[in-house]
Amino acid sequence: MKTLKVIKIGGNIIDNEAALSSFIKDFSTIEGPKVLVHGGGKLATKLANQMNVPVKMTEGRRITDAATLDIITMVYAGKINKNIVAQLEARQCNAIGFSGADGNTIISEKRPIKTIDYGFVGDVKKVNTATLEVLLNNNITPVFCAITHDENGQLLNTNADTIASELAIGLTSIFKTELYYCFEKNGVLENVENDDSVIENINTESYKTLKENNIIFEGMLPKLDNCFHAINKNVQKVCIGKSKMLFDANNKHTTITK
Ligand SMILES: Nc1ncnc2c1ncn2[C@@H]1O[C@H](COP(=O)(O)OP(=O)(O)O)[C@@H](O)[C@H]1O
Ligand SMILES: CC(=O)N[C@@H](CCC(=O)OP(=O)(O)O)C(=O)O
Repeated sequence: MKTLKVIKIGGNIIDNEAALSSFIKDFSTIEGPKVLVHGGGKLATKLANQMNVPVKMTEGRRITDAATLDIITMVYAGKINKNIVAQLEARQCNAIGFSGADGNTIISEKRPIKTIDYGFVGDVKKVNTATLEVLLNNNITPVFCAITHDENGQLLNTNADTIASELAIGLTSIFKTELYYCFEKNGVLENVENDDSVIENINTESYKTLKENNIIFEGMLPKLDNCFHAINKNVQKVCIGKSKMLFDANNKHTTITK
C-alpha cells in the first residue's frame, strides 16, 4: 500500500499571503499522493462582520444560520479554495478543489439539537473514496474546504480539522495514511506563550492530564480530539506543528500516539 499524506492548514497560513505562498511552494514538492484541507474561519468572521451578519461561536464551532452558510460557502468553497488551487497549478501541482458535495465525497448529517442549536453544521457520516482514488492514482491533488452535504441538497458547515481526520480515516481503505495539522506554533506547547516548550509526544493518558491542568484549551481541544479519533481508527501517523515539520524531520513538533 502506498502512503498518503493528509495535510490541514488553518487561518494563520491562509490569511498571510507570504506564508501561504511559501507553504504552497513547499507542499507542491511533496512526492506521492497527498490531500490538502484548508480552514478559513478567520476570513469568514471578517466578512460576516463587514456584512453585519452576527458571528456566534461555541467551543470552537461556528453556529451557522442561513446567512452564515451563504458567507462560508462563498469564502471557503469560493475564494479560498479556488485561490489555493490556482497557486498549486502555478507550481505545476495539478489540483482539483472539493467540497464534500463534489463527487459525493463527504456525506454528513445536520447536528441534532441538544442543548445548542448549531444550525447548518454537519457531522460526517461517510467518506466516499472512489473518485478520490482515481485522482490520487493519477497524480492529482484534491483540495478540500470545510463544507459537506447531506445528500438531500443541503450544504453543511463542518470544521476543517474534522474534514482532515475523516478523510485520513476514510482513505485507510486504499492507502496507509498520515495526518498533519499545520498551524502557527511548533506543536502542542507546555506554555502557550513559549514556542520552545513543545510537548513532543501526547498519548491518551497524558492528554487527560494536560486537559485537567488546563494546558490545552480552546481550538486545541477539538484538534486533539480529532487526532485521537484518527490514531484510534488506523491512521498511521498524526502530527501537529508548523508546516516546516513536513520537510525537516528535525523541526520540533508534537506526535500523537495511542
Ligand atoms: N497547549 C497549547 N499549545 C498550543 N496551542 C494551544 C494550546 N492550548 C490552546 N492552544 C490554542 O489553540 C490554537 C490552535 O487552534 P485553532 O485556532 O483552532 O487552529 P487552526 O489555526 O488550525 O484553526 C492556538 O492558536 C492556541 O491559541
Ligand atoms: C463548524 C465550524 O466551526 N466550521 C468552521 C470551518 C472552518 C474552519 O475550521 O477553519 P479553521 O481551521 O481556519 O479554524 C468554521 O466555520 O469556522
